[in-house]
Formats: sequence, structure tokens, C-alpha cells
Amino acid sequence: MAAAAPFVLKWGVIATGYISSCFTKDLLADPKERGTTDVAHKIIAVGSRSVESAQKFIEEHAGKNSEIKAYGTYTEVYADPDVTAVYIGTPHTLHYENAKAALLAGKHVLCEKATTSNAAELRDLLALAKEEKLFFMEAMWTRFQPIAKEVKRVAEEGSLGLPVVLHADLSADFDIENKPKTHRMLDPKLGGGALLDLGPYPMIWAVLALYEHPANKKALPTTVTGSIVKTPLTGVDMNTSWTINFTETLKAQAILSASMTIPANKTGVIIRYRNGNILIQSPIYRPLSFTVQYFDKPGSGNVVREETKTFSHTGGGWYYEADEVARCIRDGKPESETWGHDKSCLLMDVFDQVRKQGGYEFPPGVEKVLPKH
Ligand SMILES: NC(=O)C1=CN([C@@H]2O[C@H](COP(=O)(O)OP(=O)(O)OC[C@H]3O[C@@H](n4cnc5c(N)ncnc54)[C@H](OP(=O)(O)O)[C@@H]3O)[C@@H](O)[C@H]2O)C=CC1
Ligand SMILES: O=C1OC[C@@H](O)[C@H](O)[C@H]1O
Repeated sequence: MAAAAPFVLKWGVIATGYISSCFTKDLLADPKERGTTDVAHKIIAVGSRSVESAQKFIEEHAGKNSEIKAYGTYTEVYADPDVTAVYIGTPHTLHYENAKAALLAGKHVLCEKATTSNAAELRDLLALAKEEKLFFMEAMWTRFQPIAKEVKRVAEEGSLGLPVVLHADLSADFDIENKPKTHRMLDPKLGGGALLDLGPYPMIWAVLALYEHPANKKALPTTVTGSIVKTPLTGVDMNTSWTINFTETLKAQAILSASMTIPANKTGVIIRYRNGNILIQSPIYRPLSFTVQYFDKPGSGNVVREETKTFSHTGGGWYYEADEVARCIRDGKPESETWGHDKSCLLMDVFDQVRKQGGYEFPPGVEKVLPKH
């Protein structure tokens, strides 16, 4: 019997910057190369603030004779009847208005991290998606990489016991002294800083190992404590740390940090248990290996067995999240079970609190003031 034809998701891509380029390359990769046969992707249109930029982007990725439509506005992508889902690759503080416009035009949405400027904006989008019966997901690509599934299996299989403390850091040297102050990492109007750009990655491992742990029973963090060091260049957060306690059911703590002026450590995440540790190697947004250490007896710290698991994949690894979006839309699901709305809200709630405690306010008008949902 012939295999069923894959469900083909028709995409519109918004913005032609760095991440749109990475995501587009992965959308254009042959799904069979990663063992995917049930879904596939087709790019219908690319929207940019300039049609020349959209054309150049299409030519670079799909060649001169590509049938992908180039638009000089994002609105034309939302209005294109052939587009089923919109991928949003603009800077953080534009996500709300871009995602809202796409949803209002009847499109499903995959929106880059950080999903919005604040939790209220996100909840407003989620309410709209629900009302319009459309799918919405934060582009938390790391959570869909095969390594994340395996870390989760080890973390929940029982030999290590319950998680006690998780340390996770994502740092990267952005050479900010030599960047224009209008760069998205430095400009407060674009939500610049380490927290919203790098912070989602320490958070995904905390969510996976603590929030998702069956013993946590989906309890939300009980406390969040944050501290920010700002750059004098523009006042955005440069070195930021925060702790999250999950103490309603688990008695666990996540100690997280992000910096945009230093390189990452070799080990980016350590999940510590009474019976051992899980060490995840950098970069924590796309780790290719992790090591599990087992102690001879609970609490001894004496490692008697170590297992390292390594992973590899062609392409950048963004296609796993794209496949998830296609499957959810094919199956009529409003959200992903792996990275659902609850997790995106958890992240934004934490970021709101850390920014508040660290005294990082966006310029007036950047954050939308919205009714509570
Ligand atoms: N998942 C991941 O691995 C990554 C995710 N990201 C996320 O993607 C988003 C974009 O980051 P990145 O691609 O690095 O950013 P870039 O600056 O490279 O690209 C952003 C694009 O957004 C569009 N844009 C619209 N309005 C503005 C504006 N006022 N200022 C600047 N750009 C604007 C531009 O496209 P145009 O001119 O075509 O309209 C621009 O090229 C961020 O939210 C970031 O967190 C970033 C890197 C990696
Ligand atoms: O999402 C991201 O992942 C990798 C980082 O280098 C980048 O700044 C960030 O936006």
C-alpha cells in the first residue's frame, strides 16, 4: 500500500532578519532527511518592510525562479488567502502587534521568543487565538529537539529521585561596545537585553525538569527573585540572574542567569538530584550532548557511573518546532501539548517579575496596557 501523502503546511514568513533566515532554511530542508514523513512545509510568501529585502531573501534561500511571493508589507502576508500559518521573526516588542494582526486575519501563528513584551500582551493574544479558533505557539525550538525528549525521559524515569536544584545559564558575548545602540540587543524600544533574548533558554530547562516533572503536578512557581545589572550604554539588562522556587508540591529551586557580555560555560545546565546529576552541554539552545552521573548512594556526591548521550542532526534544528506546528494544525489542536500556552505564560510572568525587581522599564508606549484575561 502506498504511504499517505504528508500534510503540507503553507507558511508566510514575517521579517527577513537572522532568525527568519535560519527558520526558512530549515523549512526548505527535505523532511525525510530528519525522518519526518507525515508532514511537510511550503513557503507561500515572505513579508518585509521593503519588497526588495523580501525578494533578496527569497532569492538567497530558494533561488531566482522561486514561486514564493515577495511582499513589501507584513499585512499582505496576513491577507494572502494561500497562507495558513504565519511565522513571526521580528524583535520581541513587535511580536504582539504582528501576531495580533495575523490572528485577526485568520492565520495560525508561530511567534519567536520572547513571545511578547509582557504577560498581559501574551494573554491577550491567547484569548484572541481562542476566540478565532486558531493555533498559537511560542517558537521554543529547543523543547522540540530530540535531546530534550531524552533528558525528560531520564529526569522522570526515577533512578535520580526528585529534582532538588537546577542551575542554568545562557551567556554570549554580543560585543555590545561595538554595536549601534539601535541594535535589537541594546535598544529598549525593541526589548533589548539579556533577559528576554537569552532568558527563555535557561527557562525551558527549568520548565522541563521542574515544572513538567509529574511530582510537581503542574504547580506554578511559588516565588521568583530577580536581579539585574544594566549596561550604561542604553540601560537594558546586561547581566541578569533569577531564582524560581517550585515549592507547592516539589521542594525544588531553579537558579538561572543570562549575560550578553561573556561566553557560555561548557556545561550550561546542571540538574541536581540526591542520586546524581544531569549535565547539559552548551549551547543550551541546541545542545548536542548531556551526561548523567549516578552516585553510589543518595547524597554522597560520589559518582560511580557516568553516561553521556550524544545527538546530531542535519540543518539548524528549527524544523522540529515547524513539524510540531504542522501536526497540531493538521489535527485541529489550538496549542502544542509539548510547549503549550501555560508554559509561555509561565515564562512571561517570570520575566515581568524579574524586570520589575531589577527596575528595567521599557520606554513609554512600548508595552501595551491591556485588560486582564
Ligand atoms: N529561536 C532562535 O534561535 C532565535 C530567535 N530569535 C528571536 O527572533 C527575533 C528576531 O531576532 P533576529 O532575527 O536576531 O533579529 P534581526 O535584527 O536579525 O531581524 C529582525 C527583523 O525584524 C524586522 N523588523 C521590523 N521592525 C523592526 C525594527 N523596528 N527594528 C529592527 N528590525 C525590525 C526586520 O525585517 P524586515 O526589514 O524584513 O522587515 C529585521 O530584519 C527576536 O525576538 C529574537 O529573540 C533570534 C535569534 C535566534
Ligand atoms: O534565540 C536565540 O538563540 C541564540 C542566541 O545567540 C540568540 O541571541 C537568541 O536570540
